[in-house]
Amino acid sequence: MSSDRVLNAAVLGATGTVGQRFIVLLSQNPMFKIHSLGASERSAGKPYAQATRWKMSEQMPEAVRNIVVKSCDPALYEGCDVVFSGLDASAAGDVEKAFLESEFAVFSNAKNYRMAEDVPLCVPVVNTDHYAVVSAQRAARGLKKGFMVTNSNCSTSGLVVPLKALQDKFGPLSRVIVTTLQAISGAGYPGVASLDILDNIVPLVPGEEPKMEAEVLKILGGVSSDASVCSPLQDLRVSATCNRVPVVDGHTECVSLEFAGEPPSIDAIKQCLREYTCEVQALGCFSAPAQVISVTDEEDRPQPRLDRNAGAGMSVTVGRIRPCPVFHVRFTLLVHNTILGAAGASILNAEYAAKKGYIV
Ligand SMILES: NC(=O)C1=CN([C@@H]2O[C@H](COP(=O)(O)OP(=O)(O)OC[C@H]3O[C@@H](n4cnc5c(N)ncnc54)[C@H](OP(=O)(O)O)[C@@H]3O)[C@@H](O)[C@H]2O)C=CC1
Ligand SMILES: N[C@@H](CC(=O)OP(=O)(O)O)C(=O)O
Repeated sequence: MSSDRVLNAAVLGATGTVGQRFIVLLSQNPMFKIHSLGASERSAGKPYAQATRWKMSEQMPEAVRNIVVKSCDPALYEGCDVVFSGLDASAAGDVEKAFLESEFAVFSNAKNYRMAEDVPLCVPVVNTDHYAVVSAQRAARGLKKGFMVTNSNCSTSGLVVPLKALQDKFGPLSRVIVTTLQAISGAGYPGVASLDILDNIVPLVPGEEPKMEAEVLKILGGVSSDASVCSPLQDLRVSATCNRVPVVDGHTECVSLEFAGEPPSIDAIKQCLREYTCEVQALGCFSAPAQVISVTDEEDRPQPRLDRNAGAGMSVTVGRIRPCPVFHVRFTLLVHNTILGAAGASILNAEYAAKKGYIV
């Protein structure tokens, strides 16, 4: 049964980069009321405004300034319907498990449980069908109403959107090579030292490449016939090279891909991307973008400064779509790393879960 009541939301990691984005987005969202904020012992006990180095260009919402930040003990979160986690991965493993075992609906941005086979790794404009494993997750873990859904890595979230559209329309893909140009906000706060990133490019985002290569296969795969686990694709090969660039927000990705079968024309690819729609749009979810993929024909786009806020940060912009002399097609995409790549996707995952009756 769908829930249209306003849901009390907790944000864990509320003081961080993703946590701040959650607060901006939740404060504009009629489905949620910010109920509780959690962070480390460094912040616990302080009013939010005092605990946080606010880095968003939007003003800190008045309603959160005086909320006293709590430590991340589930016993302190009574009355919360959903728990959004923007926790550092070093804390997320234990904390998210504790909230799940305390029967909360947990929407995580951290990497810790993304590859667990009974946990949906859900980019909500791509694979809401993976929610089918939630019943099995509850059964396997002895839960009545708690469950966990994770977001992908921020670079993965942009890549899988056009890949999903193309796979659905033209059949399986066989090989993908992606090179990322990732914004510094992806590294959290204070992130990369200014002396490392100004006037520079760092050809390493630690741990990123294997995560992207594995997550794409899980997201573009399906679920087992008994809906007990997610079943990653077996036949797609993905090679990722990840770089940090001096951009504040917005990850750019240069993609070359090969179809398993006969490749479609460039015009057919453009049309397919433009026409792509998904379930969260059909359900009328508040945060669903009107246009999932914004295809640009301008020859020098997408650019982070100009295009990262397409669809309020929930659309992926794809441009420079052209033949690839090695594979079949190549293009450049842009994703807002803290909106569709993090907090925005988590919130849309929760909107979907509420509409589909998972939040009880
Ligand atoms: N930034 C991005 O674009 C993306 C980030 N992610 C993931 O989201 C998560 C948050 O990232 P980001 O916001 O960038 O990171 P930040 O470093 O900016 O924020 C980390 C948050 O975790 C809290 N925290 C740290 N240690 C503990 C602890 N021991 N117990 C409780 N809370 C703790 C911090 O609280 P305090 O202030 O009190 O120290 C802070 O609120 C990470 O797992 C990251 O990998 C995923 C996709 C994209
Ligand atoms: N590593 C990403 C952001 C991130 O934290 O990803 P993950 O949650 O997969 O570690 C970036 O720096 O842009």
